Amino acid sequence: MTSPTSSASARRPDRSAARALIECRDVQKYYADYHALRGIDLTIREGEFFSLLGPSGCGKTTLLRTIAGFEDISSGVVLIDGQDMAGVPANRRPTNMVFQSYAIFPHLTVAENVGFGLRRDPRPAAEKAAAVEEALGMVGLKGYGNRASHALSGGQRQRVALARALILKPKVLLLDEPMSALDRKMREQMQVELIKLQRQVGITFVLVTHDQEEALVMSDRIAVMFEGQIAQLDGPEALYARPASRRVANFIGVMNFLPARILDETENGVMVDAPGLGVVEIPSRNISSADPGDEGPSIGFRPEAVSLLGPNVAAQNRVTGGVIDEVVYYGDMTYYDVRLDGSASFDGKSRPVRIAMRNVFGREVQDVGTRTRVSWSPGSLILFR
Ligand SMILES: Nc1ncnc2c1ncn2[C@@H]1O[C@H](COP(=O)(O)OP(=O)(O)OP(=O)(O)O)[C@@H](O)[C@H]1O
Repeated sequence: MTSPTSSASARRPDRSAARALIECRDVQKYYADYHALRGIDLTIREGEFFSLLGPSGCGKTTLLRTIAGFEDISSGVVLIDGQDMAGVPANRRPTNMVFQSYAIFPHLTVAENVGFGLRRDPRPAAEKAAAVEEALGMVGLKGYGNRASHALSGGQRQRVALARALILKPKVLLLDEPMSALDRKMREQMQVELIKLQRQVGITFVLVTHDQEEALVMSDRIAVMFEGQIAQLDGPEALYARPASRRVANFIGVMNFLPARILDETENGVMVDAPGLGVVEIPSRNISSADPGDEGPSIGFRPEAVSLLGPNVAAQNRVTGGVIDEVVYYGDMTYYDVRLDGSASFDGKSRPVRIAMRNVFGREVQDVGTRTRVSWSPGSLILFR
């Protein structure tokens, strides 16, 4: 398992100056008295691969459907390409949606499915057939036009659904969990293909997913949603490295948390005391907010931000001793739960921390009960206060 954000930034074009294509301003949505969207403010830029990420029921599909025009909003404004969408029906919006369930017609051929949206297009049949072939080429189904749709695999069906949406050349493609019915291998393959396709066609993609890895892999920016609100809107690296709250940190990957005592404000940040780590200065950029209900401030760090140090390796960073409590071997990685020395210093409760180590040839996996050294850098710690 690689860190899902590794080296992804280099591939991502900078769209911070691109113009706003979708703008939601204080969007509220009630289903009877259920408050499904609670003041959504966001801007999606032209050409962006944007994801709405959150647990089941957080309102991400509702938000996507309000952009598509399948759902009216209770108050607020949705603008697409500068135009207020109030009262504009779905079929008059410059958007097209690809659904989780593919929704292709089994009794039509692949080409008939893809060309379905062109049925009222006045162009001559030969031109429309060429457009169908072009759309099939985009999704890797060149030459599949005459196949029967019912005989396609799940991945192929999803490609047909994509081609059918793309042939209408929408400004925005809305994707509602389009890969959730595929198996893991197929899903990973489709993710890579979708990224390539999006770059090729340059259309703005808005993806709904509850899968944090999928969002990190694919998106330029991600809005993390909880209970009808956006908790954080950022690029994948920023979301992973500097989650705005403990809740976001817990939703995106694994994070260790230790209780912390704030000792002092300094010029560059805050001095804190954390069990097992001792006194450490947290730089201002690594300070996030606690969630309501958190029991006081805490220090968080990712399992790969700390490492086990071999006995003969000189330390570059700060070093703490500890004892290995649990070992989980994954082939490419090993997870160690380590009880840091002094980890029970606050309240007598010992809290093992999880450390992820890449397995390299020639380095043995350590046993439970082994004393070890743990290397960490203050720059990798986040204070939630
Ligand atoms: N038509 C509806 N009538 C009443 N309540 C609805 C309706 N559609 C959605 N809801 C409720 O609104 C909330 C948000 O639903 P939504 O489908 O947007 O969530 P989601 O984040 O997309 O979740 P999931 O991943 O499970 O689809 C849920 O509590 C859901 O039960």
